[in-house]
Amino acid sequence: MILLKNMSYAHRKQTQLFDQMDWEVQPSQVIGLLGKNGAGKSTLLRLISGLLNPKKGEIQVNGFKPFNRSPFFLQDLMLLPEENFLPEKTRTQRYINSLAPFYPHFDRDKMTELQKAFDLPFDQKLGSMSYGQRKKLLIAFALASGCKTILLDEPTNGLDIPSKSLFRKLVTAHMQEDQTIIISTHQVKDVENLIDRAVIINQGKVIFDQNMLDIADQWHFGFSATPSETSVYAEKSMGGHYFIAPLQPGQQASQVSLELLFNAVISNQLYLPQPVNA
Ligand SMILES: Nc1ncnc2c1ncn2[C@@H]1O[C@H](COP(=O)(O)OP(=O)(O)OP(=O)(O)O)[C@@H](O)[C@H]1O
Repeated sequence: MILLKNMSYAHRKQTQLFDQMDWEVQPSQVIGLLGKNGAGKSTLLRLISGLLNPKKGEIQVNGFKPFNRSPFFLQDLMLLPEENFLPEKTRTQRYINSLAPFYPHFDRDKMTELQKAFDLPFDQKLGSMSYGQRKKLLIAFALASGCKTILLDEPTNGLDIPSKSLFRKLVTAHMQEDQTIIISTHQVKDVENLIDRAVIINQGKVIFDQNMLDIADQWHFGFSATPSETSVYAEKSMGGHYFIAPLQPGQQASQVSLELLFNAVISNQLYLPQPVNA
């Protein structure tokens, strides 16, 4: 479990980024972490990884204080940053062999399976692999690591269209029961059918944190020529309006549009009126 209590953080000489933030992440979920540019998604992942120390309040990850960087904590946490600097001359297998011993639950067979699934070269210098190939290698390593907490910062950036859908399939297929995966992303379509929970951070706080099934049980995401009378949020588009309205009793649940949800929450329009069957 990840727990943030009254957590405040500011980068040096910057204004407060997180202000007395509270957040609780239950295990065994895939979380989509959303927020505007500069909202602090990458910083939050670095705080949870123990690369940064909160100025006030506390962070606990599976009972550990991340900034203490205990080996027992580190062997169970994997952070895949948005940009990675890999040793250019090192070959794939050598790189895997040198990192794997730091992760006692690392599964070599799973790694090979994932390398094959992502169509990755097995014996190539990292420097001669494309950006997307390097990213897929690191995603494969994260999924094979067996770590309880996996933090992926913009994992689908730089992946081609087939690799994005493969990413979704492989996360679903290889995620273990005891794992928590947090995916920070702007590519909401890439994670719409993957995440269990949508979390939105804005102005230093978690302003939305809900299970995708609960969202689909409460709200209807639709498209119509004119905005629906009951809609709480609508966006004009070619030929009509995308809208969010309370799901009516007996109405079939719709596919959640994360983009619409995000825009509605950020513009403070999703809370009122409360849906009838909330
Ligand atoms: N090392 C740093 N030193 C000073 N300020 C920083 C540092 N890293 C990030 N910031 C600032 O902190 C804020 C949050 O940055 P962060 O990268 O965490 O946001 P983000 O939500 O991941 O953004 P994006 O969606 O654009 O990737 C920004 O205003 C950024 O300029």
